[in-house]
Amino acid sequence: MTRTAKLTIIPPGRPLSGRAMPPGSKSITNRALLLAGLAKGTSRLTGALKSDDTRYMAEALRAMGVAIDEPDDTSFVVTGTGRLLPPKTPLFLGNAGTATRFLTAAAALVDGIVIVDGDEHMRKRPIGPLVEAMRTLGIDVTAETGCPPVTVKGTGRFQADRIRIDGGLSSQYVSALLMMAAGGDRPVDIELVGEDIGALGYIDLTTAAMKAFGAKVEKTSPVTWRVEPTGYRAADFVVEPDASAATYLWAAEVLTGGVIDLGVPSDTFSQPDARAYDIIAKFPHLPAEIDGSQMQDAVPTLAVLAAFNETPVRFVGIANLRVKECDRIRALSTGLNRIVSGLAREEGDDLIVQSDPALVGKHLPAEIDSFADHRIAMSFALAGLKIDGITILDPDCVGKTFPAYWRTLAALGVTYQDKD
Ligand SMILES: O=C(O)C1=C[C@@H](OP(=O)(O)O)[C@@H](O)[C@H](O)C1
Ligand SMILES: C=C(OP(=O)(O)O)C(=O)O
Repeated sequence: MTRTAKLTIIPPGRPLSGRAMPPGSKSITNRALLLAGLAKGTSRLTGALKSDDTRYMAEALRAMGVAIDEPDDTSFVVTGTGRLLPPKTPLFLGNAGTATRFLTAAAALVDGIVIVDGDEHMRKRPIGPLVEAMRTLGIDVTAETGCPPVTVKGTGRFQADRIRIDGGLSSQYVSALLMMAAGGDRPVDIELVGEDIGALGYIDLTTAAMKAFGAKVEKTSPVTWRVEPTGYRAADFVVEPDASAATYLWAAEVLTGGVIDLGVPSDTFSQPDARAYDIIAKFPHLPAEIDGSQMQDAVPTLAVLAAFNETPVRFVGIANLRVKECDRIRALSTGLNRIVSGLAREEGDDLIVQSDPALVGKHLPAEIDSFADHRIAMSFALAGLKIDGITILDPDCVGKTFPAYWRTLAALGVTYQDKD
């Protein structure tokens, strides 16, 4: 399929109202797929996300002997044997951080060699701390550049019972080790070290999913978890809607003064990004400082919204946005300054959005580079709801987590001009 080169958003000029459902959660779908794949028996996942990131996870599991049927657009029926097999070729995981980190650790449970690889963006995303932590358990794992590709020579056995991991760059390392540990041969303690970990809420998502698939994991201190070697049990599992995807719809609602029914109350999400709801609800009086550390994927949404706020907003606690799908701090400052020079600036790893409510209704032609990053494309589309002339480059990159994004906005009344 050919990719659309550009999409120009026509400001709707009226409130966006109606029903618009976010898709299933990427984070939860990829956890559930892996855990179901590690379990013996058949698991049914419903409400799941079908997108690039979950397709990479499902394909990788299939390559390791897991049977996965897809009876409809939101379900996976996963049948595992309780053991992943060595794949015949390297696992290619695109730019899916969850799939890459989770499968790197899970590869230690395979009896044989697994090579975990991704696209040119993933090959720049650090995985060294995870590799080092796995080595302390005696696992034979190498990543020459500190980024994928990673080679794991697994046995399913560990030679130690304690891992110390710095989750400062990515909480996914910790989640990956937790999920791996239940498939090992002894109880393992996993302890966080170093600076503050981003988005502790993702660890809670991990332990909740592990428990749903029969694992025994207990928090033994504020920074330590003990995981018993129970393996996983097949389960029927309902995936909740994606909170990060919901942030675009919440922001579209406040920006245009509409009423969008997401079909799910904001306080029922278990994902960290749902915290953004209360902040978005304050628009156009967003706080002067927003700490993005516990809702990182919502920062692009909040930063574009901040451009229309009544007063400037400083985003702090967002250093690891520099190692996401792209350097998101740079992508946000670049895109905002493309709209109006001086609209944003970087100070170290903080992002300051200058804010200008007078942007509304202006004609400011700007081509926004998505940097192949779904969240940059989706958040700058919000600017296009209020400013005439916003063009998103590589709009198809939304397929990573929200393939129906443009259609979802269209169903609310947004129109586009394709400019191939
Ligand atoms: O565990 C998860 O599902 C995720 C954790 C976060 O990444 P990091 O832990 O790399 O910050 C988040 O940005 C990502 O989209 C999903
Ligand atoms: C950071 C993200 O994804 P991942 O790390 O899973 O690639 C994201 O979806 O915003």
